[in-house]
Amino acid sequence: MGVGVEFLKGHGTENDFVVLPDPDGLLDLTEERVRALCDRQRGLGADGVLRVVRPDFGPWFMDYRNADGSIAEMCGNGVRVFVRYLVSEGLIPTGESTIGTRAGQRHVIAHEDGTVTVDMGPARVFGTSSTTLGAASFDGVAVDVGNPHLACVTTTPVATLDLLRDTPEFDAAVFPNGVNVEYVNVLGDGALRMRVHERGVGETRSCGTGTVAAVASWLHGTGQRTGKATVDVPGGQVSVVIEEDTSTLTGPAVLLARGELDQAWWDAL
Ligand SMILES: N[C@H](CCC[C@H](N)C(=O)O)C(=O)O
Repeated sequence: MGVGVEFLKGHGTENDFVVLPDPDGLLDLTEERVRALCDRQRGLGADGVLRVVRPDFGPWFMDYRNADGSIAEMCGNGVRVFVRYLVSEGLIPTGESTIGTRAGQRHVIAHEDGTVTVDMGPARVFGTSSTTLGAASFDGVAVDVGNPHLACVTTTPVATLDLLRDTPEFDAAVFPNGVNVEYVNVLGDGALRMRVHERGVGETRSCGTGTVAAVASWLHGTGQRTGKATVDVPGGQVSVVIEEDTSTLTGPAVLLARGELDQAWWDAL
């Protein structure tokens, strides 16, 4: 590459990210630079940024940032793109490996077909709560997937929700650090449809941790502790398995471009 800042663009079920290789941790990734990178007019456009860091000890680390510049503990779709990048660079092998996140280390499997399976850790149901969206209200299940979720199973067809006009209201006593809100329809046994309003982003076409929360909420409502489901999101489909002490997410990961940010543009931020 030249003298600019190297980047890649990728997505997991159309939840899209700017990937910033930064093995030695030299990039000063400020909130303003994250917001500029994610801006779909003045920047590259993305739901978030994945900075790729090689710690002194431990596996490659995913420094995830939301489009508003905020930091989140975990990003399920982001991990799949992060793994796809590391495999494409020969930094981890196809097959099984481990990566680091703010929510802890995660075991991953990079499959030959381009999909990635991520051990997402436990999907911990920690209560119930409700949310309003415009004039409508929804009851949901609070789920910790490393980051906070309110997953609302509803008979209201999720396609009818206006997530551009309306922003979900939530109980700050239950979610003091904000929350990702999922709206979930049950299509059949083991088949869900979901839309999501993400903390720090807004509506996205998919949310990996959100699909885990959606399946956990569905199982909670049917009195089951374990199970599996496919989840249709606007950006595609993923598969989720909820076990007693962990959960797994499997889905596609695409790297579509590689380039260089103009150094003067970067320095001016
Ligand atoms: N907005 C989320 C982080 C990104 C999660 C999502 N993109 C995923 O794939 O899990 C939060 O603030 O907790």
